[in-house]
Parts: sequence; C-alpha cells; structure tokens
Amino acid sequence: MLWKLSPFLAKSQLRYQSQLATAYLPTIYALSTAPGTKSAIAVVRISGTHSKYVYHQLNNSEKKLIHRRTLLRNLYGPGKNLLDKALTLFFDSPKSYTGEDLLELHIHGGKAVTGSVLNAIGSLNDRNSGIEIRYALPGEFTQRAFQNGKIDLIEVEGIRELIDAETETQRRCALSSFNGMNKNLFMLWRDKIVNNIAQLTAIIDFGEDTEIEDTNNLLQLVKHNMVQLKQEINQFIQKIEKTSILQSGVKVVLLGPPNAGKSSLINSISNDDVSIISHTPGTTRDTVEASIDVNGYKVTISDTAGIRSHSSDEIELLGIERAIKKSEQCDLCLLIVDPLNKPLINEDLTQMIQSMYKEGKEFVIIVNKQDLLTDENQSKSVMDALREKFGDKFPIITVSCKTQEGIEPLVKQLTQIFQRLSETSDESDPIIASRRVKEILHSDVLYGIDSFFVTTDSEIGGDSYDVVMASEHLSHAADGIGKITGDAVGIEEVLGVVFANFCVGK
Ligand SMILES: Nc1nc2c(ncn2[C@@H]2O[C@H](COP(=O)(O)OP(=O)(O)OP(=O)(O)O)[C@@H](O)[C@H]2O)c(=O)[nH]1
Repeated sequence: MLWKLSPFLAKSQLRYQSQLATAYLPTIYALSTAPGTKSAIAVVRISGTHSKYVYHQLNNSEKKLIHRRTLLRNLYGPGKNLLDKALTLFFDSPKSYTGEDLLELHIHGGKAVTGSVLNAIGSLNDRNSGIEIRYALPGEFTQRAFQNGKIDLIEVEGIRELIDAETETQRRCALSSFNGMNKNLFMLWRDKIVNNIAQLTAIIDFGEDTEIEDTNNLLQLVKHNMVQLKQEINQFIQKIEKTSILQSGVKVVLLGPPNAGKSSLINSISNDDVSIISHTPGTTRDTVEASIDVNGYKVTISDTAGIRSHSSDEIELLGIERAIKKSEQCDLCLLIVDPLNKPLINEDLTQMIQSMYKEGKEFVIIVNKQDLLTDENQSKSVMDALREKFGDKFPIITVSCKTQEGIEPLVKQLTQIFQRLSETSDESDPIIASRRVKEILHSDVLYGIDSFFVTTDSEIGGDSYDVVMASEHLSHAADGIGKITGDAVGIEEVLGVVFANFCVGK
C-alpha cells in the first residue's frame, strides 16, 4: 500500500507518532455526543496522524494549531461551502485521550450540521495519497488509548461503567474502578505471587545445595502466603458479587391489595418521576416491573397485582402463585397496607408473608394514607392489628403518599437495607468488577493457586520437578492478573470482550 503522511505533520511529531502503537492505523472520526438528537452543541472527535490535516482542510487555512487552545473557527465543506462556526480544541500527541493527535470540533447540534461536518471529514479520505480517514468503530477511541498505554483494561471497563451509570452508587462504583482502586489491589496480588515464585526459583536453583529441611520450610512459607492470598481473593470476589446488585438493581417486590397506593408509593420513593427508566408489563399479565432510582440505588420494583382476596377464581389463584414466585426471587418485599381496608391484610397474603419470613425474606410493612386517619385511635388500632399478626418481625412505617409525610424516613430505612444488601456504606466507595475480571480471577488466578496446592501437596520434599511445576502454576496465576489489567500475552482475545459494549465516539 502506498503510504504518504499528511503534509501538515512536523518532523518531530512524525518521530513521536511513529512510535505509537497505533501510528499506522487510519485516522478515525465520530460524533462523540448522542446521535440523532437535537442539542445546542455536538462534539465530533478526530484522532490519528491526519487530525491536523483534517483541521486545516475544514478550516481552509494553514495557521498553526496550538495544543489545548480553544479557537473559534469557520468550518468549510467541499467546494469551500461554509458548514458551521465551531469551537475547535486540539490535543498534541501524546498528551491526548488516545495518545494520538486528537481534534475536537464543538459544533451546533442540529442533524443537518452534524451530518454535513461528518460528511466533509469523510470526504478527506484519500487512500491513494496515504491519507486514510474513516468513521470510528464502537469504542475505538478508548481502544487506541489502551493500545498506546494511556489507560489499562480496568480503566477501560471503568469508563464504560461510568458512561452506563444510571444512579449515584453506580457512578461511584465506576469512578473507583476508573481511578485504579482495583488495579492497585491486583498489582499488589501480582507482586505477592511474583515474590513467591522467586522463592520457589531459589529452591530450584539452590535446592541441591540446601538442606531438605530448609527447602521444606521455604515451600511451607510459600504455601502459607498463597493460602492467605487465596483467602483475600475469595473475599474480594464475595464483595464484588454483593456489590453487583448495584449494577443489576436491588430486586424489590411490592405486595398489597388494589388501591392501597402501590403506584403512588413508587413515585414517592423515586428521586423523581423522570427516574422511572422503564415501566413495561412484566412477563405475566399480573406483574408490572419498573426500574427506579431510590436515593442513588437502582431498584427493580415489581408490582404484583395478584393477591387480592381469598379466591377460587383460577386466574386469581394463578396470580397468587406468580406473585409468590416473584417474591421468592426478590431481595426485599414491601407490603403496602391501606389502613381503611377491611380486612387489613387478607388471609392469603398473611400466609404468604409468614412462609416467606420463614425462608428469611426481608420485609418492610408500609401503612399508607395516613392523611385519611383523623383519629389517633384509628392509627393505633391499625398498628396493634399488624403487631398482633407479625409481632416485631418487620419494621412498620407509616406514610402518606398524598402529603409525603413519612416518605423520608421510609427512604432512609430502605437505603440502610440496600447498603446492607450490597455491603456498601456512605464512607467507603463500593467496588465493582466486570464479569470478565471475575472469570479470570476464577479460571486463571485461583486456578493457578489451586494447582500449585495440588502439586505441592502431592509431594513436599525436594523433588525439584514438582517445584518447577508449582512455580509454573503460580506463573499462570500471575499471568491471569496481567490479563485483567491488559499487561499480559493473550490480550487480543480479551479486547473484543472489553470493547464489545462501547458506543461509537468513545
Ligand atoms: N388520601 C390518600 N390517597 C392516596 C394515597 N396514596 C394513594 N392514594 C390514592 O389511592 C388511589 C389508588 O392509588 P394507586 O397508587 O393507584 O394504588 P395501587 O395500589 O397502585 O392501585 P392498583 O393499581 O389498582 O393496584 C388513588 O386514587 C390515589 O390517589 C394517600 O397517601 N392518601
């Protein structure tokens, strides 16, 4: 292929850029803000060797670009057609997000404007002259940043989580991952394994000149260290499994008779009405699922309309059965009661709650419509009736969805339960890890450590062949951590997984 570099590339730049891992890849461009929507501003990113060339062509000038200086410039298309007036921002390689020369065009966000600017950039592609420019693939800007050593895979996954974050806790999770909190821990583990491999190497190298007892002691020390490390890794996995509830959402089932105020409660405990992400009929005709944000926690709430009254109606009975199934899978049940209902809670519902309690299900009873209770005795007799049925097993909270009285304490109580379920707190940042990381921890790191145990358990006592094997197993574990961060061989196979869910322009 004939390869000619952009005429606007300075010699020193050329030298640096040619050292980049992505130096000989085409220059890429994409709309980095949401496509297909009308907005005041849209940002187009261009990254690669020909970014400056794109700028000079669109701007119809050869004026020098200055690193990190914003400039207001006219942008022209083919035929010197004025397209827009844009704020341009240039990042000199390597001090850019991708490590390459990177240009940002902050243009007006209309469909026609963005379309014409993107077309104009695309029209500059001229392979015969070695100026290869094409639209970016999903996640390609971040992939280049990774390839050029600007970020590691943990940060890449953190960026993806950050973009996808819908709630405050998800954002905090993503940021801690992005800030390298997990990475520091992984590197610490890797150092531990490598140090222990070094101890084993000493046995291999000097084993014959060493007393059998010393060799055994050394091996025992390495085993002891690995037992501790395995414990640490398992604790970490347990923690991320708990925290994964923040990503998938705490599963809450809302039980209660019709008209008790279930829908009103969903709106009252959501941060706002807009936070209802989806409100779609569930898989059964009598369950509705909504994804809401409760004080920064993602909550998937199922409204089970099935439990009405003692019924011989087949459909009603089916509804009860389904509600029970739904409740079995949930993390928390909210029972909402209308204090003016007679009976307060029907027999079917009471039985269901009793049996779920026995299975260790968490409940909160909410007595709604407090504004309708004018007499204090009324309120007391409702509480007494509930206590008589359930004792002190569950917290009972009185609210009025109409006046919002009691909603704040309820949200506080729910937050405490969510914190407990996800093992998070206000003080410490929650941690998350992707499915990929979890899999590697199991299939490479723990597997390597376990294989080390199998080898060393089979024969302790100076058989250097076994020690070599043991050391190999630990190397496998250390390589696993390299795979997680992206420093190890075999990285190509994981790139596809990591970048699969990225959007174009990121
Ligand atoms: N006075 C008063 N009315 C309320 C309160 N909460 C809800 N309501 C009213 O009670 C009625 C039923 O409320 P919803 O939130 O639709 O109850 P629901 O349990 O979802 O009803 P279904 O969908 O039929 O099961 C509506 O007219 C609400 O305005 C409250 O705290 N006080």
